[in-house]
Amino acid sequence: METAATAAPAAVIVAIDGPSGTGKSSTSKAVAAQLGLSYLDTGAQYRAITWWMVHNGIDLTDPSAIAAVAGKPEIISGTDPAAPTITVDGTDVAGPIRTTEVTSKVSAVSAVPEVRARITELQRSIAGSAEQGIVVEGRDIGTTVLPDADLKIFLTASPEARAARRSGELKGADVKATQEALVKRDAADSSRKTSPLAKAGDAVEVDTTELTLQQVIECVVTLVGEKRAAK
Ligand SMILES: Nc1ncnc2c1ncn2[C@@H]1O[C@H](COP(=O)(O)OP(=O)(O)O)[C@@H](O)[C@H]1O
Ligand SMILES: Nc1ccn([C@H]2C[C@H](O)[C@@H](COP(=O)(O)OP(=O)(O)O)O2)c(=O)n1
Repeated sequence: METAATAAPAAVIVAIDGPSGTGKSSTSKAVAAQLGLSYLDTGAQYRAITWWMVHNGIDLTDPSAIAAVAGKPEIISGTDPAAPTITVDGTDVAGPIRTTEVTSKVSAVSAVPEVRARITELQRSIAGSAEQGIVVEGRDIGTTVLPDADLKIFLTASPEARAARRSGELKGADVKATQEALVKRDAADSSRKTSPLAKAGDAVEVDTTELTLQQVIECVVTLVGEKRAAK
C-alpha cells in the first residue's frame, strides 16, 4: 500500500478564464508544464470551428446556417503543454486559426448555442480523461464547462496593457486599432446569451496589469499547491 508521503498527487482540474490578452494561454501552459498537467486552449477550438466555417463558405451572418453544420468538423486538440496541437478533419490549423479574419469572426460563431454545446461536450471529455489533471483556459470554463473545477482563476488586466501585449505579438500592429478590436470582441463575448465570458462566483480574480508573467505563474502554482494539499 502507498503511504501518504509517496502517493502521487491527486488529479487536479484548474479553470482559467478572462478576456483577451490577460495572459491565460501563457500562464496556463507554464503552470501545466511545471506541475505535469495536461493543457487545453478552448479558444483554439472555437477558432478551429470558425476556420472550418470560413473555409467551407458558410454564411456567418446566419446563426441557423452555422447551427446546421456545427456537428460536421472533427476537431482534435493535443494537450501536451510543451507542444499543444489542433487539427480539423486531420489538417493542422494552428497557424490559420490566428489570422485576422478568423479573429474577427470567432465571436459570431462561438455565440451559436449548437456550436457551444458541441465544443463544451468535447472539452468535458478531454478534461475527464486527463489522468494527472488539466489546466483548461477560456471564457466559460469556471461557470459552465467545469463548474466543479478544483481551482478557478479569473485573469484581468487594463485594456491598455492587453492591447500593448497583443500588438507586441503582431509585428507592426497599431496599438489603438488592436485595443479597439479587443474591446469589441470582449463586449461580444460578454454579452452573448449562452455562457458568456464571466467570472464564476468562486473564482480567484488576479489583475495582471502590474504583474510580470512569472509572478502570475507563481501565484497560480501556489494556489494549485494549496488546493492539492487540501484534497
Ligand atoms: N503579466 C504579463 N506581463 C506582460 N506580458 C504578458 C503577461 N502575461 C502575458 N503576457 C504576454 O501577453 C501576450 C498575450 O498573452 P496570452 O497568454 O496569449 O493571453 P490570452 O491567452 O489571455 O489572450 C503574450 O505575448 C504574453 O507573453
Ligand atoms: N471558452 C471559450 C473560449 C473562447 N471563446 C471564443 C471567444 C473568443 O473571442 C474566441 C477566441 O478565444 P482565444 O482564447 O483564442 O482568444 P485570445 O487568445 O484571447 O485572443 O473564442 C469562447 O467563446 N469560449
